[in-house]
Amino acid sequence: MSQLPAVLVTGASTGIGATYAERFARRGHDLVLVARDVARMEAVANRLRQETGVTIDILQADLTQAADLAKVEVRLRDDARIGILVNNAGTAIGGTFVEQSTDDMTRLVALNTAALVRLASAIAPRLAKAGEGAIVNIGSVVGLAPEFGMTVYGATKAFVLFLSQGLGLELGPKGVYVQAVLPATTRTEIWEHVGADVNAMNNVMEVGDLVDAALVGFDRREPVTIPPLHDAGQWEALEAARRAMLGNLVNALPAERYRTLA
Ligand SMILES: NC(=O)C1=CN([C@@H]2O[C@H](COP(=O)(O)OP(=O)(O)OC[C@H]3O[C@@H](n4cnc5c(N)ncnc54)[C@H](OP(=O)(O)O)[C@@H]3O)[C@@H](O)[C@H]2O)C=CC1
Ligand SMILES: N[C@@H](C=O)C(=O)O
Repeated sequence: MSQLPAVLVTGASTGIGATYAERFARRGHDLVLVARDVARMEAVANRLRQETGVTIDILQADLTQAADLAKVEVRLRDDARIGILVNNAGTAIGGTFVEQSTDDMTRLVALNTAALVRLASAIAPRLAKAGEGAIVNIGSVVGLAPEFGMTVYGATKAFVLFLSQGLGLELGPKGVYVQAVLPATTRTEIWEHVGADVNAMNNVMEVGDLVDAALVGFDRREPVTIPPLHDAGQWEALEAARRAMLGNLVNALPAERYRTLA
């Protein structure tokens, strides 16, 4: 068993989650892999056990199902070896708002937002009590860009950013690091799920490059890591503008422009 904290990665059967699992295993962390497809997780785990010698457990769960989520929550609450949660599992759906079915949207919101909240809520009290640990939430640049045309998906990712920043403010002083990672287009199977051909797209990041960059941000304890954004000053300017507004957001009287003419 490793002396390093174990890492629970959701969505670890493929894509960004499987790559996080691999990178943390290579750093010597034991792992708990969570997803629906056990055979794929077994394949990831067998390879990593052989190559790195770390201990890897597999937890099958559909994170849109309350009973399955509860299993993962119990593990996060009770297993004191787990010190890092990577809230990565997520999906996207194709089509415009009026084309998407209400049920598909509901499942999307459940997986991309509610599951993250429940899992963070399961582990945060234990980490805060221990005064250490980390929660990594995978958002998306789409959460900053309604113009990209994925309205509900983007809204879930805006939620992930807000959740991460809020948790960072609450848990940071207690010794718990919270990171939001905002990838842009990355070569994974998610694009098949939205009916798009990633090979026909421009500016696609390879998944290994994405996770390696995210881990540079993790090691630096960055609250928000945006691997594809080359000019960090643009993010800093956006944050500075938002913070500058904070002191002006709460007032007893409506702004002059909303006062009715007598
Ligand atoms: N690839 C990209 O371009 C970008 C991705 N992202 C985000 O990165 C994260 C990972 O995506 P990516 O690796 O690309 O996607 P993939 O589709 O390649 O992988 C998604 C992972 O989530 C798991 N998963 C899906 N649905 C469920 C479910 N209901 N319950 C449990 N696990 C589930 C899948 O496993 P299984 O099917 O076995 O359950 C799989 O392991 C997502 O949050 C996504 O929004 C953000 C920006 C860009
Ligand atoms: N995963 C992508 C959308 O499907 C993205 O966030 O860019």
